[in-house]
Amino acid sequence: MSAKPHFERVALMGLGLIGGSLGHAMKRAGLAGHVSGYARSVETRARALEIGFIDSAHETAAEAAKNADLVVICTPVGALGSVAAEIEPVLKKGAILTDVGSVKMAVVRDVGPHVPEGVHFIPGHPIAGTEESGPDAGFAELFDGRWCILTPVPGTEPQALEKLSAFWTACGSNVDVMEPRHHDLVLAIVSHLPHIIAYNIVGTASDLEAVTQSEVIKYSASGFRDFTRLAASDPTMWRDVCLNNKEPILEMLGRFSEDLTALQRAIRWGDGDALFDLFTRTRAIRRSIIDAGQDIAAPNFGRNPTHAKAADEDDVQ
Ligand SMILES: NC(=O)C1=CN([C@@H]2O[C@H](COP(=O)(O)OP(=O)(O)OC[C@H]3O[C@@H](n4cnc5c(N)ncnc54)[C@H](O)[C@@H]3O)[C@@H](O)[C@H]2O)C=CC1
Ligand SMILES: O=C(O)C(=O)Cc1ccc(O)cc1
Repeated sequence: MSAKPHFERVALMGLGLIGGSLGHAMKRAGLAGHVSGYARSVETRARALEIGFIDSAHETAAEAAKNADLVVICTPVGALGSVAAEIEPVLKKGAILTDVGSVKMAVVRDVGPHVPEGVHFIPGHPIAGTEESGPDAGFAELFDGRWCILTPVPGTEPQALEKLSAFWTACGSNVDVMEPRHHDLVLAIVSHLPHIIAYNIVGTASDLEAVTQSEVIKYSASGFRDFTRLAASDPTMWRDVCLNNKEPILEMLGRFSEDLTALQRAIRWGDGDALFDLFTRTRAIRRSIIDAGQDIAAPNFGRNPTHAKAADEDDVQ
């Protein structure tokens, strides 16, 4: 177990659910002397200061990143490269530059070219989140007991990796290290596909002519309701995930639709054994998740207990 790290100055680029939760978690554990924050809209900057998860708010990414020992880019994946380009000239030698994006190969591609000599670039991804967004959505406990995956690039200094790992541990996470390409394949099936399926099923239900919108809402059993939670996730974020993890997502969608065709066939031909076997196999997966202590998708999880409010208007593209 490594010692609790301390950074004199941490810069958060993007002050939404993840940036906000990191700010809260850092304050809870006393990990930073000063937390500076950057967001595009004046409303978001003011709200982050008011809530208190940052100490100073800045109009430009470069101002916020100046003199920082740790810079965490917490914007949608499609904006990571432009933020990195903007802060490149001010990044301090010896600083750690990381991100929280849901896709990692694209981060290596887009941020990598903007990393100055002497800056430690280590992409990261907390596997923790909710369908909420904006500065009011963040909360200190978000990362507690959840995994954070770090995907270091070749040549990463072990001390820098150790320090960032200790940072996430102090924020409540368990840390794993993985190759960026493998990360993208694993996340395509466990996170990206479930969101895409949810967007699709809710879209299908809302298009049904024989069933009105009000009936969909009125009779939504918990199965459908669970899909609507995922399908309420931030559109900008998920557009960027789909555009930036195209190949692994298409690979998993291909497998998914083959399996769906087999399921369709079993229903058509009344193959009860095939249906029973599949449903038994999948039930065992659910039980392993519970046994591994990873079942935190309880109805209340994912809601900031104190600041449940609408999404950040700044996010609409
Ligand atoms: N929401 C979730 O459950 C999780 C999200 N992530 C990743 O974390 C990152 C941030 O997601 P959230 O905090 O949920 O989003 P959010 O929408 O709550 O916050 C995003 C922040 O980035 C800013 N931003 C948006 N576009 C920008 C641009 N073009 N230039 C500069 N700033 C911009 C927004 O103003 C906002 O402050 C994303 O890369 C996402 O893939 C990772 C784990 C979980
Ligand atoms: O809200 C949920 O159930 C999630 O799955 C949250 C989530 C969204 C995106 C990520 O990259 C990681 C976690």
